[in-house]
Amino acid sequence: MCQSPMREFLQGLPKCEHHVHLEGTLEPELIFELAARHGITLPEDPVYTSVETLKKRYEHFSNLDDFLHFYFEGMAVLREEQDFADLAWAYFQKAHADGVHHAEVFFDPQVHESRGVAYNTIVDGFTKGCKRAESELGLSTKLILCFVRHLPVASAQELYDEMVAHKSFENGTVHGLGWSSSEVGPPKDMFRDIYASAAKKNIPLTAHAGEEGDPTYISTALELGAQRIDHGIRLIEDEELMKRVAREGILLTVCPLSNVRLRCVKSVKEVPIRKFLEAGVKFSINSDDPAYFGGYILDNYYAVQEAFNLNVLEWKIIAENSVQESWIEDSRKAEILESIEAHVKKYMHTIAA
Ligand SMILES: Nc1ncnc2[nH]cnc12
Ligand SMILES: [Zn+2]
Repeated sequence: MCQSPMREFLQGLPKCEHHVHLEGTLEPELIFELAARHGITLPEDPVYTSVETLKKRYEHFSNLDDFLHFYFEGMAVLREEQDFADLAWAYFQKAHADGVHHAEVFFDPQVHESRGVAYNTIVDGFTKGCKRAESELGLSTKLILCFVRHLPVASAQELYDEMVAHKSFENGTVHGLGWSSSEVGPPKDMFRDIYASAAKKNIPLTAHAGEEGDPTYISTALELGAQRIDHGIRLIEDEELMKRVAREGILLTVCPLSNVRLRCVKSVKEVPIRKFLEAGVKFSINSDDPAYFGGYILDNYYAVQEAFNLNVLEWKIIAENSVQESWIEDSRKAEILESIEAHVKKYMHTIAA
């Protein structure tokens, strides 16, 4: 296919990804491969007949919980440290090809632990993938441990205590904390005590909010100490809160293709990209669960371009904000900002600004 100059620009634009679940990068091919390797019988459901039937099913999620059912079922094939390392490495290679320079990636230990996988197996495996990405691809990475809302708070507390006991924050293996899974239903503030404790230790905090849930999910997450909001698209329903988010420079990690596949919006045109730009709300564009939603980060960038026809300077703002709000050292930020500047300069004259 002939690349338009804008697509070429977007492909090479230095990116930061802040919202991708490593388990959400588990491609159907790898589900079948790992199941065979470990002698795991996949669920009885006929969608597990073949890679093709599974992929077909992924095209028709009815909502977040319908997707989560398959997401949690699929990740059950991850058992050994090398599975986690291979999964992360496969994602980082794709991200690198898409122009990602820095990636902050989520993982869901509670769900693996509930199947008997040890904390160290998960963290050491993912860390191995991260280290390989840093040394072989020059991609900087951070792991964000996610608590899941569909399991009891006691299980999250146990995991948090385990993380503290392992000194995972102090030794740099876990950089931040997030929460995810079912939104509407569980108490909005279920991780209040954990977040209060983590905030005292200066652990960076984020939270999935305002994906399916109304803006009070966002305000509650902020009240509990979240410094960033994952998704947050329903922020536009609360003018005052939106002003506050803009004023305080709180980053939204927006995932357009995910929002369409999970029917939070009818099409990418409904994702409030233009409204956020106009209101001065900072956001990054991300893939969420690319193996399930039909596209990695660059596909999300392309989809936004197709829907909003942004110009080079608007993309520069998006790219710069995503660097500025990354949880990395200033020196690394400066490096990526410099490459954005050079890239924009190169394309400025070929694509009308
Ligand atoms: N889009 C999403 N929302 C909430 N939890 C998730 N876990 C993985 N993907 C998710
Ligand atoms: Zn997510």
